[in-house]
Amino acid sequence: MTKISDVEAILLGKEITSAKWASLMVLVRVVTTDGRIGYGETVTALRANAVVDLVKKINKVMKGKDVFDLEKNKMEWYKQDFNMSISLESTTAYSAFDIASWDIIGKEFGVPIYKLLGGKYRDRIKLYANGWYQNAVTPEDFAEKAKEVVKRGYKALKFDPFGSYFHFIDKKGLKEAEERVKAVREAVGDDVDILIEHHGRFNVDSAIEIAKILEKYNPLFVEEPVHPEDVEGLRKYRSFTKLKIALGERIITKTQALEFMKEGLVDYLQIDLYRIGGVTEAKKVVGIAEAFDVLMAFHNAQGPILNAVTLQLDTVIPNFLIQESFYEWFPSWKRELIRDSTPVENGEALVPEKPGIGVDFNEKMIEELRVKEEVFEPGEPLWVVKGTWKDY
Ligand SMILES: O=C(O)C(=O)C[C@H](O)[C@H](O)CO
Ligand SMILES: [Mg+2]
Repeated sequence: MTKISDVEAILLGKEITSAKWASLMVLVRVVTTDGRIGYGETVTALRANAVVDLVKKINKVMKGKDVFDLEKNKMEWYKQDFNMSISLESTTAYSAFDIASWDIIGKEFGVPIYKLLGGKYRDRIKLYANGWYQNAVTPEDFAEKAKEVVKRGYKALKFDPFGSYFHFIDKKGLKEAEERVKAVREAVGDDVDILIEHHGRFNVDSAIEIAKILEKYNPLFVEEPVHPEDVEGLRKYRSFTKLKIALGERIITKTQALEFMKEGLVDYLQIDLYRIGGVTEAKKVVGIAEAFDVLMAFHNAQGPILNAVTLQLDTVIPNFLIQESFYEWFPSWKRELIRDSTPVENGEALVPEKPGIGVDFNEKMIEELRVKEEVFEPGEPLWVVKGTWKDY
């Protein structure tokens, strides 16, 4: 029996100037009494220390349990934690534990977990690039960086053109945003998809004003156009525009996902395995989405373990649209951690084939990168135009 002996959150970090937002990584290592090891990963900036604290509690609850008992273990955490269904920190900590459990289970059978989840539906996984527009300010900056992305072979790229506008956007902000979108559209041409990230920052009136300018640029989707909890606003937005709506990175339960789909408020669902409850819960949400003809576009903005396990699910599911990827814009140490075994080729990824989540983890790097606590401030969020956000 693969009995759990230890669940540990390990903060890895390296001070980086270029992509401070990615300077941290929270690894979760699960070890069984007979020495099997599995890796999960969880949030980086904004909540890392709180999540690390919850992983310590998961360790107490899961000691002695069987790593194969995925449903029973999740229900036990749901019972013990009492707040799992309303706590991002709790679901995030648990998601990493579930992913590490699947890593051990796959290794136990000597197969990558996609073979346990339904096999290959597709060989190549279409990606869209994110993280590429760091430090871009002017429309020319955005256009130049967008051209570099296309030169790498990507056929889709996402960006947030709204600077530091929050809740409201005025005529000046709309003009600046449109100039960036226009510059990118002209730089990449009509055969490359542009995806417009709003980061859930706007009230619905502002979101509708933005939709009016975006329609002519034919984005593949608009992401989180209104505040995540603003369902009334989303209904109003939905009735106003034909733009395809993508959301879900902040959804933490399948019930929340169902509510959006029941009302037809989402076209592309972006749940993240590190928030929804790991592989086990994500696969259930994929099934619900399939019943509503909703396509999946998993959020994937953290590190190499999450990237690898998300690719496992991408290769399996029938209702797949596209996969977010920061992989080529991670700090290089994050790629080295998995010996760069999920390379991007021409804007596509292949599912990693090693047993478990599919990658060969470079354990020697753990001690070199281990940090005591979240020491690096996330700094200015990646998604704002440089210098327009107060870095507290
Ligand atoms: O990748 C996305 O869609 C994001 O919205 C990235 C977020 O900014 C990031 O996950 C915040 O930590
Ligand atoms: Mg987003």
